[in-house]
Amino acid sequence: MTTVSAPTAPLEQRRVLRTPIPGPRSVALGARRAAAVAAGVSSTLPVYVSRAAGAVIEDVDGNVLIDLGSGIAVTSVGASAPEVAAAVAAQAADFTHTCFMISPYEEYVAVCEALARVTPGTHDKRSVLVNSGAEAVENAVKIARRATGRPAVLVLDHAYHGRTNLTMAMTARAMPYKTGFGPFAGEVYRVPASYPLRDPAGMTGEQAALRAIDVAERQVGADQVAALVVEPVLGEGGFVVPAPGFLSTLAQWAADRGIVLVADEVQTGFARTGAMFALEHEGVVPDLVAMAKGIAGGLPLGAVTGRAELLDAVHAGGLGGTFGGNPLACAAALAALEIYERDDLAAAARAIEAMVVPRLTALQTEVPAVADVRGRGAMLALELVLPGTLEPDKAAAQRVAAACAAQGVLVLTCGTWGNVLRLLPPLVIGHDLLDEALTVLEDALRAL
Ligand SMILES: Cc1ncc(COP(=O)(O)O)c(CNCCCC(=O)O)c1O
Repeated sequence: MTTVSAPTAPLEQRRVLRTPIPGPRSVALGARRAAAVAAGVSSTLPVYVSRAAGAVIEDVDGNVLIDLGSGIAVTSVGASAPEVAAAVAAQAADFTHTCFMISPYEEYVAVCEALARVTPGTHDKRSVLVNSGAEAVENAVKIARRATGRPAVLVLDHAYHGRTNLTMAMTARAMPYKTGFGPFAGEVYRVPASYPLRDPAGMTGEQAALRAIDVAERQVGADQVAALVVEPVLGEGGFVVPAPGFLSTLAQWAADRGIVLVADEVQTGFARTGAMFALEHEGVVPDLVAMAKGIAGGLPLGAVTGRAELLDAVHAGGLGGTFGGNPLACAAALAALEIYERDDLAAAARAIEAMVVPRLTALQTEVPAVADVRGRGAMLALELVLPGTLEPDKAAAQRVAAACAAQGVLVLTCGTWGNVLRLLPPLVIGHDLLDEALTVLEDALRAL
């Protein structure tokens, strides 16, 4: 007998708490997980999802949580955006996979055309599509090395670039990302970042850049460097906005030395920071842009877009992979890109910043543990320290995130020391819902 399930009511954009968090069904799933899923895969919330839409997540116990994480800056257009879901369903009905390297398809080409249009710069561009952010960063480095014939890669302190061998080498934080997984790829060199809260008082962005350049020139030699890879806002490293002039000074030095400037916009890209790409805030045009996360409304897609002469320096067959630019992900990306532009989600990100930053800055005067409120657009953060010091307080960040989760608000942490609370709401979040979530966060911070 076929059972026709009753149509489920649309998921309303409101917080609902029916059980303690996690509820009994999530707890039971946790027990199953322990017997089947590798212990190395961690989850922030011990809550199992049944549905998600817009800025809320419904768990298997019927609780509806406000999502200030967007699956780590992915569902910027909203979870299960209707246009994305419809595009994926239609594409799946046509074909789910052929491998672009075997039998190509228009959707891949259309995504590359769109990326050429929306990424910074008016120069002739080419793209390659892959499956993740780490794969995009790996390919950006491959392209830069092939185009320049040089081996060295410069990365910033506090950087995060992925979990593959090369991107682990590029990532700064040892635990949990690197410990025990070496040896790592060679020819990766780290230079100081601009971290205004922790840099010497009064250090300008230009001075911070000259500090980094000095290390690069002394320890590597500019003529050995293929690429300088920068996150315009440090992501996993703590949502650190560099001092004005830091990135533009580095970019000018790279251009003068024939070094490929790679913007890792995996977390900052696609309207997240209030511009389509975060380097736009710095007035800098990168040579290559590595992208993923928000590109396809939740479908796995990564991309490298940049100067045609760089990408086309790679010999035929030098770029690719079985699933790169999967048609479902491409259909999702075309739908998501239309939403970004149709609904001006960069402006939505700026409106979120305008609403959130004054509230959290005001709170800073009440809560001495909040050392810094920072970020751009809807990529915002609070750094927590032991009051009266700059000593990172990871435990405080964990307490606040746990208190928010218990109240049905999902807040993520990050930072080299794990002491940074980060806000990454979907850019489509309603301001009433965001206001409700902020109130929960403020109460948790006041209780520190
Ligand atoms: C700037 C920047 N570059 C690259 C990446 C890597 O992107 P992938 O799609 O996770 O490979 C990221 C992914 N950041 C979240 C990682 C979460 C975790 O794995 O614990 C990023 O932020």
